[in-house]
Amino acid sequence: MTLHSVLPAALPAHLPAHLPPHLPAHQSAALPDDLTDPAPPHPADDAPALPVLDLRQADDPETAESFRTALREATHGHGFFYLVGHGADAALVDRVVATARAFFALPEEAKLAIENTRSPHFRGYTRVGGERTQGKVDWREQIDVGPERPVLPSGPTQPAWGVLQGPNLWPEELPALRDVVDEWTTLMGAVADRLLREWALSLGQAPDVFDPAFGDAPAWLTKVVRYPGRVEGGTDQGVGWHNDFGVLTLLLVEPGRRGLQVEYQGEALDAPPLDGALIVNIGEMLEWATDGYLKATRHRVLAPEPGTDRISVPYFHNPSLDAVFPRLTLPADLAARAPGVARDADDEEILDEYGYNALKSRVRAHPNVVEAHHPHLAAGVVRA
Ligand SMILES: O=C(O)CCC(=O)C(=O)O
Ligand SMILES: [Fe+2]
Repeated sequence: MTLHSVLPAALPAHLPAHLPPHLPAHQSAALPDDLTDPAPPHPADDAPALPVLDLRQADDPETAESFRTALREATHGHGFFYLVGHGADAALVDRVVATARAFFALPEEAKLAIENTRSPHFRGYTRVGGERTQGKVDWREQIDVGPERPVLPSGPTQPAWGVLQGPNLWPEELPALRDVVDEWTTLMGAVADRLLREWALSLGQAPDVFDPAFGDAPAWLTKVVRYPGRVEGGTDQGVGWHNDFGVLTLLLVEPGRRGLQVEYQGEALDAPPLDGALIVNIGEMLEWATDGYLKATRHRVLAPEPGTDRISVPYFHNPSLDAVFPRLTLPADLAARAPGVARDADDEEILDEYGYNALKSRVRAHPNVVEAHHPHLAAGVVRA
């Protein structure tokens, strides 16, 4: 069992009216006999470029099997999809976005009082310009929140990833932020657990095959992010091309705010927010588990137009820091379509022990925290 075991019973009342009651045929296609990948769908001009899945179909015995096939194919093909029917209602989404905006509107001193340079655990506020992807500055500010567990002892016999565990930093001026992030995180954890069971079944595994990797100490991460508008002559990198380093990501994007792009067959596909939908993508641990059958797809966010901004809240569903993620034995027809594990977006190896995989990404992204607290990691993370 993981910490998140209960899905909310209520279904959202705010689903977009234009979504079809059933998945389009291409999303529930059975595996072709000759084991080659099906031709990618050619969406109509106004159709989303990524598949749209409805989690309620997993509850209905009539549609559960086709839901699982669609889930597996979406994340073998694109590695990204839209998810509706997830149970987060519109009022909660509005509250998350409004509270995020209230946080970023606090005076600079209030935000800097919880700057991540005050946390050896990579928690707290990152100012604009404080983060890097592929060595270049990202044009975004954010607060990073993770599970609150006791600080681990450090020392030569302790694994280096122990530094990721510790308390969060919350703004005193806005207690509502903690409440809404907690509520959102609990809900997203339950949705992610549910999806992982469906993935496991779709890959010919027992539904609980991933549970031991999460145990009773999953190292989830919730980020509340604001991308300010571009400035004249400035970067257009909201966040640069990267893979997510965990298991899977559930992303809430403020309605109407574009900018996310997803790499697909060598091109950058736009992935604008879809009303009522979360954007889901898999992380490097699922690519590892499936020998590349499921893909941790590269993505980036372009900085918004000058004078505008964009809020997003990615929830990263991650196993416990000491988990060595399982390498699944896939059914032969799927194994035949598994190309092997790629290198990450910085051309480094993906590591199977989750804590090291997470630490290497955190160290690359937050050189200011490394300089302040972990100078010995500046040359890179060495696995014990
Ligand atoms: O803000 C977004 O839309 C995506 C952010 C993202 O990819 C990340 O933080 O890993
Ligand atoms: Fe990401």
